Amino acid sequence: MSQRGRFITLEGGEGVGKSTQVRRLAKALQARGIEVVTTREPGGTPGAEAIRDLLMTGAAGRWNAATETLLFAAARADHVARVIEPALAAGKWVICDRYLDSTRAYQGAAGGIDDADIVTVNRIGGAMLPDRTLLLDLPVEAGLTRAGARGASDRMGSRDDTFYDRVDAGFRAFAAAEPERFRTIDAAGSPDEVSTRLIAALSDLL
Ligand SMILES: Nc1ncnc2c1ncn2[C@@H]1O[C@H](COP(=O)(O)OP(=O)(O)OP(=O)(O)O)[C@@H](O)[C@H]1O
Ligand SMILES: Cc1cn([C@H]2C[C@H](O)[C@@H](COP(=O)(O)O)O2)c(=O)[nH]c1=O
Repeated sequence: MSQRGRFITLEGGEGVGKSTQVRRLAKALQARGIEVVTTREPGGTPGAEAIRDLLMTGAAGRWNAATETLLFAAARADHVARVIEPALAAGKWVICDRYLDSTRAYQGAAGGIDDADIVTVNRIGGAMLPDRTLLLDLPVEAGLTRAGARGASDRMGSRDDTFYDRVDAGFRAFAAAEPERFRTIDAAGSPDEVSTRLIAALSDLL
């Protein structure tokens, strides 16, 4: 039987470079002979992508924070059962663009939903904790500028700046509370420089 794979998540606010670095990290790990599955949240399965469409489109007030929490958790339950857990069991590494900590930061720290309740509803959905969470750290304004330059924003990317400040504070607090799981990575500088920092933050797992 193959050894269980590693579950790596990339987290952080809007536009900090997560999707860019998921792709680069996958290439770097594959070059080391590791089988890698890249995926994202919300999404990663047909059902979870359908839930993503519900979450990302429409008016800001379409869902409240509680409804969002349940929708993200439902999408995650499908994603974990159909993609993440089978890949890990097959010995592959899974690199996921956002995961549970995004719900804790966006719907919890910024949206007001109790952190323990978020953890409970996700546990019901089978969500396990990652082996390593790489938190990309960039000033909120710089991330929003990068995201803005990339193109039109969606429903989740259209909150006011104070919301994203609370998201940022939430992520920082989670990283401080769980130093074994989290590594905070400076996301400023070139994509190459950030990639080098990310690989270094996985060295103990390689
Ligand atoms: N190190 C970097 N320096 C400058 N620009 C970058 C860097 N990394 C990514 N970008 C650019 O910033 C924009 C946002 O990057 P990306 O989509 O990877 O971020 P993200 O964290 O996944 O964003 P979101 O959370 O909004 O989906 C893209 O246009 C990307 O090309
Ligand atoms: C998983 C997750 C995501 N969100 C938010 C964060 C972003 O604004 C969008 C996802 O967009 P991306 O371009 O794919 O990063 O959704 C959230 O609020 N809660 C979550 O659990």
